[in-house]
Amino acid sequence: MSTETKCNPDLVRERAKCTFDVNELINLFYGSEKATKERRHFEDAVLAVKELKDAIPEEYLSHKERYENGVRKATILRDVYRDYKAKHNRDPPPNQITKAVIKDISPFLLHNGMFVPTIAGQGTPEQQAEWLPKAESMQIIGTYAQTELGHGSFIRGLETIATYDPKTEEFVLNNPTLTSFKWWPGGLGSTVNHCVVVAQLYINGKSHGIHPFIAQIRDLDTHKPLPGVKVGEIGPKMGFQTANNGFLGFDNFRIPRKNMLMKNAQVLKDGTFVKGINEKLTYGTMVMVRVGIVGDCSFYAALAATIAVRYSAVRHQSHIKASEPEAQILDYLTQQHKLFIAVASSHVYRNAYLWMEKMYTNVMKELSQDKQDNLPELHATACCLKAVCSRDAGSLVEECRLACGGHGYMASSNLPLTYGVTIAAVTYEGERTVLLLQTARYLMKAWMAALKGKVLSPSVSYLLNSLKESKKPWQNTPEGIVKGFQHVSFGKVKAAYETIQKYMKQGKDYEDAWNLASVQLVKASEAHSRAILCEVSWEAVCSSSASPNLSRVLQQLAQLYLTYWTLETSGDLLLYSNITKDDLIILRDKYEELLVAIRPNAVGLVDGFDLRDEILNSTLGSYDGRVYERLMEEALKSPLNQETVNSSFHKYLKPMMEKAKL
Ligand SMILES: CC/C=C\C/C=C\C/C=C\C/C=C\C/C=C\C/C=C/C(=O)SCCNC(=O)CCNC(=O)[C@H](O)C(C)(C)COP(=O)(O)OP(=O)(O)OC[C@H]1O[C@@H](n2cnc3c(N)ncnc32)[C@H](O)[C@@H]1OP(=O)(O)O
Ligand SMILES: Cc1cc2nc3c(=O)[nH]c(=O)nc-3n(C[C@H](O)[C@H](O)[C@H](O)COP(=O)(O)OP(=O)(O)OC[C@H]3O[C@@H](n4cnc5c(N)ncnc54)[C@H](O)[C@@H]3O)c2cc1C
Repeated sequence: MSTETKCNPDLVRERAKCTFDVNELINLFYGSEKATKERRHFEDAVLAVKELKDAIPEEYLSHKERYENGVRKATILRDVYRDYKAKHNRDPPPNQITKAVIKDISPFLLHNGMFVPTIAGQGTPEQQAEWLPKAESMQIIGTYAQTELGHGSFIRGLETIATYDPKTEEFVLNNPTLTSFKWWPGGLGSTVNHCVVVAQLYINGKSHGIHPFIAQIRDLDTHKPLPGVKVGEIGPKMGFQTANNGFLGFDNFRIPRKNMLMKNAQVLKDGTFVKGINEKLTYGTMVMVRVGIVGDCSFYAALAATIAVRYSAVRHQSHIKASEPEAQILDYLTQQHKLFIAVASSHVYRNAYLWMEKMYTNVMKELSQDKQDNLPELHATACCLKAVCSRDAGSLVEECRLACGGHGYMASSNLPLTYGVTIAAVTYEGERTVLLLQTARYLMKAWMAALKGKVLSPSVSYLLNSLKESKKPWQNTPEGIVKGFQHVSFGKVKAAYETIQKYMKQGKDYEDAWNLASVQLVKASEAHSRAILCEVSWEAVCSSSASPNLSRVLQQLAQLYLTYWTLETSGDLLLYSNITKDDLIILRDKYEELLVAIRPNAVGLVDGFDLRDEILNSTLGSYDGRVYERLMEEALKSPLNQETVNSSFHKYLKPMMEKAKL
């Protein structure tokens, strides 16, 4: 980090006000002092590589140049990872330094994030032994090719076909229609030579559902598409410009039998199909990534909050009191209302991610012992938390951007790109509504079990408690609010269930009744997610090992989250809990008190995310607060400022002006 001496004086004053030890917060957020040291050490190593620095901002490059620069940097970054591993005999610590290097999304994201994990998770030990060493060492580069032009959400409807030919012991891959073309996979456009292709398996004319296959699609030497492969890039998007998303179609393309990932289902040489213990295990990589996305949401909320809070401490505009100098915009309560929820939410998502990661690890361990009982809970929880955290994080990033006024609209603030990247997570890895409806299926089953007095899984056991406690008075405490959100979820689950029953009594079948109740079902899932986020995050701060000074501030943040959402969803609470109008007025006042209490620590709290200037990549958010200098320095990098008079003056403007004189 930069030294205090060069800092903007407002930021120096802000840091002096901080009531807790920022380093303690950093160590707590990232796990330990050792984890912080190792992460920073690795980040230093990456940033020391001169070739990773960009000569001009990415925005001035063409689509093609941006991609090529992305690949160039991704390969150098990969070397740094390899060298670290060789030297330390372990992978680098979790870090976000890719953001400092690639800025947008790495063309290798899908290789590391889904191709390798799918081989590890869906391959037999022999298949892992064949492909993992090559993939991990980047001798082959791959992606996860599932979505098609015609189908993304409903994957049982995928149209890519893998027909088994027992004579040659091969699968024949085909994309018979335009809508069957793979569309979206990252890296597919021009980067990868392999992919996991998810396709409908046919044996002797019989369909056996979707399965993952490994296909080599480009020649390893020439990188030309192999015969029978049509592949390309899908073009510019809202973000993800360097992710190199692509399309792919096969025409009678043959792969050996051993290329079907067979940890779950298998196809024997003679074409016998052997079912796996649970066909949904084929969807395993998606579950893992959904868990990871909750962690990503914490990062993006932290990044946007750091930029907007630091900028708001530096920016002065208007007066609170006419007799006083222009105020720091951070002193306006409305600004605090916009920003502090992003700071608080980042902590909430982080705690939810750690909680989900534990659940994921436990279920994976159980699955390795053929125990599947907790898989439905994992799937349902990963679906709804991914859906709710990504949508909220997108909104928070946008709010932070708007809170920076005009300068937030500048690409150099890094807030527009951050929004484009964050909001993509609402769609990828399962569209929000579709995932919330998956959770709703689980909630309906849980509700039916609750009605029968059965024991429920931990994440939904509150449904039983709420059934018993519905008469208890509201309590204006964090624990009381958590219970309140559980009551809302309980009320919405019950109402959605009763709506389905109502339609069925009117003669509708279950599917139509489900569709007619689906707005309520989605809202029930959202309420369930909010109840989990509130409970998990409050428990995490209460059980944290933080010092009293830090603990006080972390509790304020967690309470801010609880109170913010109580006020945002007061209608639901009035409908489904015993909260009163007077309680809401008390909580409104409490919320405003929390904003005021957090205000002196705002800069310390975002410093506690420990995001380097290179990761923030923002004229508005750097540690030293040289906002105006940086805005001007970045503007001067515009190619239009490299010449005093642009040729368009002579070509178009002057002739127009002269014509106008005639
Ligand atoms: C610990 C982790 C740590 C770190 C993680 C590391 C990295 C992550 C971080 C970074 C991310 C890397 C890359 C991301 C960036 C961009 C890449 C984007 C990639 C993609 O988008 S890939 C494509 C993703 N596509 C989807 O998500 C498709 C969504 N659709 C579906 O998943 C299914 O179609 C759907 C909606 C679940 C329905 O499936 P289906 O029709 O087959 O089922 P039903 O609705 O009939 O339900 C039947 C039954 O099955 C249960 N079930 C469904 N899915 C699962 C599952 N995954 N696991 C377990 N069970 C499942 C369902 O609940 C039903 O049960 P029931 O009958 O009710 O008992
Ligand atoms: C940036 C980005 C990167 C991606 N990377 C990859 C990748 O690497 N590999 C890959 O395979 N895919 C990738 N995808 C694809 C992504 O997984 C899909 O776009 C996503 O799963 C949504 O599917 P869809 O596009 O078919 O949306 P649709 O399902 O067509 O959604 C459109 C609308 O229909 C609604 N809808 C659909 N079904 C239902 C239903 N059953 N009930 C109620 N409403 C419904 C949705 O709620 C939504 O409002 C990526 C997408 C993006 C945006």
